[in-house]
Amino acid sequence: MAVQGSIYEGAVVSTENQTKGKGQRGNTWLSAPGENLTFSIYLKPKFLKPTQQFELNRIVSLALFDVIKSIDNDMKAFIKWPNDLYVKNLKIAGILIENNINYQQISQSIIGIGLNVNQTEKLPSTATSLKVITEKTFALNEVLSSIISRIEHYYLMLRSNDVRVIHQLYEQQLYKKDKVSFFEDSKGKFNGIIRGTSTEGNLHIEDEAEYIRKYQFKEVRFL
Ligand SMILES: O=C(O)CCCC[C@@H]1SC[C@@H]2NC(=O)N[C@@H]21
Repeated sequence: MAVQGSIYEGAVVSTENQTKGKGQRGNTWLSAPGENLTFSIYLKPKFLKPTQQFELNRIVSLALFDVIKSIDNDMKAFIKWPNDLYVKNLKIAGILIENNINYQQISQSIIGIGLNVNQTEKLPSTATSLKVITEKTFALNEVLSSIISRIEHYYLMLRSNDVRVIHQLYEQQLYKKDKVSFFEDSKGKFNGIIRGTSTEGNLHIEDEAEYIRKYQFKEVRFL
């Protein structure tokens, strides 16, 4: 999606009541009115090539991870490749990034984020919220500004080409890394161990034959 007209880099659009939320893989994103964060950030990361698109997923995941951990350092939070934040085995946040590519540069990026904050009822069985975990209620605007300031922090690192550090931090927080898990790809179900991600953001899973399978977004899913 291309943004027309004048909009400044770093602009944030947030709503307390999102009625037609879009999720990954064509899903909808449902959020209880007034209880959660649903917002988008507009960036112009022209310093990134199309092959570097996943750097944006990395920095936004890290920013959300940091904010969740800053609320309670004992929380078992993880970054689930490619676009989710989990606490234990439940999803707490999702990221949807839409980029516009021009002349081999990412000219515009809209980073959509949904974070479950104060919702305690009618959450899907696979989801959780900050309030469910901590039994505390949060001021949405405070959580929002913490996230934005962490995204800014990592975005500036990315702009200074500090990608090695970003990759290391990302790999450290990867959900189920080095643990046997169950997956499904186009050929069927299999056991494997996540070993990490490539620079382009492909997921590397070691299968039972000790072969490293490499997947792009949507080519594999956790079972
Ligand atoms: O996990 C997912 O499926 C991604 C969810 C992304 C939801 C956010 S909420 C703000 C922005 N606007 C949308 O319609 N979707 C994203």
